Amino acid sequence: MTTFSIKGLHVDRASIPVIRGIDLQAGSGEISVVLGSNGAGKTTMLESLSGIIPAKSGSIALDDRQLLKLRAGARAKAGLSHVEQGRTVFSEMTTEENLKVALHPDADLKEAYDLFPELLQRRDVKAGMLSGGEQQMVVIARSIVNRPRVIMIDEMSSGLAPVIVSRLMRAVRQLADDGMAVVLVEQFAALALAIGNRAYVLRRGQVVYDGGCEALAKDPAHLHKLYLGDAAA
Ligand SMILES: Nc1ncnc2c1ncn2[C@@H]1O[C@H](COP(=O)(O)OP(=O)(O)OP(=O)(O)O)[C@@H](O)[C@H]1O
Repeated sequence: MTTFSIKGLHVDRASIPVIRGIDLQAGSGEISVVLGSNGAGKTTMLESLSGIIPAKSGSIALDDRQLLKLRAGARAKAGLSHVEQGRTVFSEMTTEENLKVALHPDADLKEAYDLFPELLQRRDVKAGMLSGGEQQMVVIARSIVNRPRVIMIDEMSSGLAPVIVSRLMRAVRQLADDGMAVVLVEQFAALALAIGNRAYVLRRGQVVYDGGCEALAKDPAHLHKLYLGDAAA
């Protein structure tokens, strides 16, 4: 069992406070869905958790281990994986070469292909020739080859057709069911809430909702108000 636990996280960008005291948790087998309007701070939060940008203060713990002071590489070694926005594949390399880029010598690709069997048929195709959905599959599959304990996924659905988004959501659910702790930043709120366990809504760098996904999914008016904040009052 893994518990990824964030407490009192503060992050500045260009000396401006962007994340202002966030608490968040994800455990093995759980998807913690993070929602919020543009600029709420979702990407900044993930980047500070994986160590791409520094956090100003707070606690980032993987079980009993404190990660705050570790560099990005050490956090990855400790079991954190971050699927960044933008679906970055190596276009001139095949699907399989893309999957092997980060592979440890003792790891194999079985889990990657089990998660997305559709990639098996595309293994020798250059990644630049794949569809947007297939490229997203490659990026997610590449992030699990070294068996992370926590996977953080940023806006995987951006620009994809709803049928592909549903397919990706099923795969993310499978990762959690296989024991990973998942932090899922999403714009497609309804689809994410349908597969998630805990939900967090961020507004201006703070958590304005922390509760079950099911309750929020059943109350779209509440969700709307949480997004808009004072403007909806
Ligand atoms: N490199 C940067 N330098 C300075 N400020 C930044 C930088 N990146 C983001 N910001 C600011 O930080 C705030 C949060 O941005 P962030 O991208 O984390 O939000 P988000 O919730 O992920 O939004 P979106 O859904 O649009 O991606 C915004 O006000 C943004 O302008």
